[in-house]
Amino acid sequence: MCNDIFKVQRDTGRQNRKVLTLGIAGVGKTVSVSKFILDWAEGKENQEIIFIFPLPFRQLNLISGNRSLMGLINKKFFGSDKQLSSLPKEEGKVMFIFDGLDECRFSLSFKNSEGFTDVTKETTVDVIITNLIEKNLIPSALIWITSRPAAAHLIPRLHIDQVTEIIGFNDEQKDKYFTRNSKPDMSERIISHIKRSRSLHIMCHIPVFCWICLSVLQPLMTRENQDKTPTTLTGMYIYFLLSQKHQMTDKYSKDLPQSFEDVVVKLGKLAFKQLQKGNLIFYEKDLEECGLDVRDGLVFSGLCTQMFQTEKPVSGRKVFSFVHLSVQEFLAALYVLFIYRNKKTNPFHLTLGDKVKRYFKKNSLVDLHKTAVENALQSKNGHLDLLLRFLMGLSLESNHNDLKDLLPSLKIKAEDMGQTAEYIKQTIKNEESSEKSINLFHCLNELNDDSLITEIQKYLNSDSLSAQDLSSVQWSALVFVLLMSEETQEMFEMQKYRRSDEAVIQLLPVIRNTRRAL
Ligand SMILES: Nc1ncnc2c1ncn2[C@@H]1O[C@H](COP(=O)(O)OP(=O)(O)OP(=O)(O)O)[C@@H](O)[C@H]1O
Repeated sequence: MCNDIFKVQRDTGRQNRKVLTLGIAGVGKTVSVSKFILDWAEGKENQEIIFIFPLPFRQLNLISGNRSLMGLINKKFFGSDKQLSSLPKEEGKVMFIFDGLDECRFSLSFKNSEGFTDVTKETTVDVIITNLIEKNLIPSALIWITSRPAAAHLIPRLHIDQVTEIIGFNDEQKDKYFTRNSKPDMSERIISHIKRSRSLHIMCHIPVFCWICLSVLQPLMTRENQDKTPTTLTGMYIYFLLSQKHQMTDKYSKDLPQSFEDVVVKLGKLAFKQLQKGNLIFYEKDLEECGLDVRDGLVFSGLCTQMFQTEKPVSGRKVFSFVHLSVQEFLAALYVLFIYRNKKTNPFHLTLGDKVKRYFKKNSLVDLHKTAVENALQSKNGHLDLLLRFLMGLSLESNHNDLKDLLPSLKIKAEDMGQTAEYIKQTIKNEESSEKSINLFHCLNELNDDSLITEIQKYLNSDSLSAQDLSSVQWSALVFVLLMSEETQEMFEMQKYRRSDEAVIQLLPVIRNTRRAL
């Protein structure tokens, strides 16, 4: 429970002062922060705290020029008639919550931090934040930072008392989500549909993905013919976009300022360009560069939401982001395919280094896939992994009809995916990182190529796994199979598979992903 992370621990008598909470995109970090504040404000929890100041990085990014800590607090939280002149000095009475470290667009320099201690003296925002975290400014304050894992390294561990992680919904909570948010007979149908597709069911531990499933499946389940109900990740996102298209056409039936396809391609360009730079939030100028007019209602109807509500603005600058990172990744993949098909260009070539470019001079689909794989493997934090999976799914012939509904002018051509699948298998053989290999297995899954998986499953079914010497590809396949297994998610008994030090190392991703490891 997030409500307990700053309480005195009964067994040790210790109390955390600075906590870093990690969690992947959409898993519920911001919701947890809001719930913590709500419970406190309603007098239910953590009543020893007198002030909680939520300062999301998304808003801190917008502050330019110098401020004092008191000036910042007064401007953001108090009216001009009621200014705070000082803060309580006793331990644990003041709390700062910095949500979304991964969105921080200024540098946090802990090494050069100069020991800034004056709460009324003006300085830059990064100096205020680093000195709060280092406890030079208000040493008695509680500090809670949330972040996606990729940005966790921005704060040295010596400044953190405890690291916690939000792991999302368990199976019961997934069911509860659908039961709460739809009518009883509908929720049962949705739940049983999702359970039939393992990868969808696993993805549903991310609350925001449950929301996408609900918005796609609810209307589809009311139709008589449910043959076309999506069962793959890519299928779910195609239908998510199609449902946006239908809503838009209903809303702007007569005077559609531009076609849905136009908007999707422009949003795709924005998604792709910014994803490559690792940006998840954008400003007006970023949108304009891709030909998007910020006053155009089309842009905001679901896909790209205006995130920064200016109730009490720190600055009036508008900030935009996709409703979820996975939507950005899907649109980016759609853009890559569209540009390749219609403009005969490989969008990755624009950013690839010359060395890699030389290898991929031809302009065939398999070359597009190869460059996408190369790019994804080169990324340290895996920011192109999902794009790659979507690109594989979108290239499949079985998705062509739905894609035509989405982008009518997209040039479609049936092509053999065998070469791509072979290339991916070869790449898995040489890949050292287990995360990257697992993603490549997901790509094979999207391509409906399960040869490596079938091979490892044969060993598992015949109980001869412990007698085999596994190659690196087979280890990766085993990890993938175990990660996709529902049973393993709840409890993982390693000795069932292997008892060795090597197994502990190889199977670490599975151990990390289970609720109980024996
Ligand atoms: N416990 C929950 N119950 C129901 N829905 C939830 C829950 N947690 C999250 N959600 C849904 O998921 C969405 C994303 O959650 P949230 O913004 O908290 O994620 P996040 O971890 O902060 O993601 P990001 O890293 O992308 O900012 C919410 O808007 C909400 O719709």
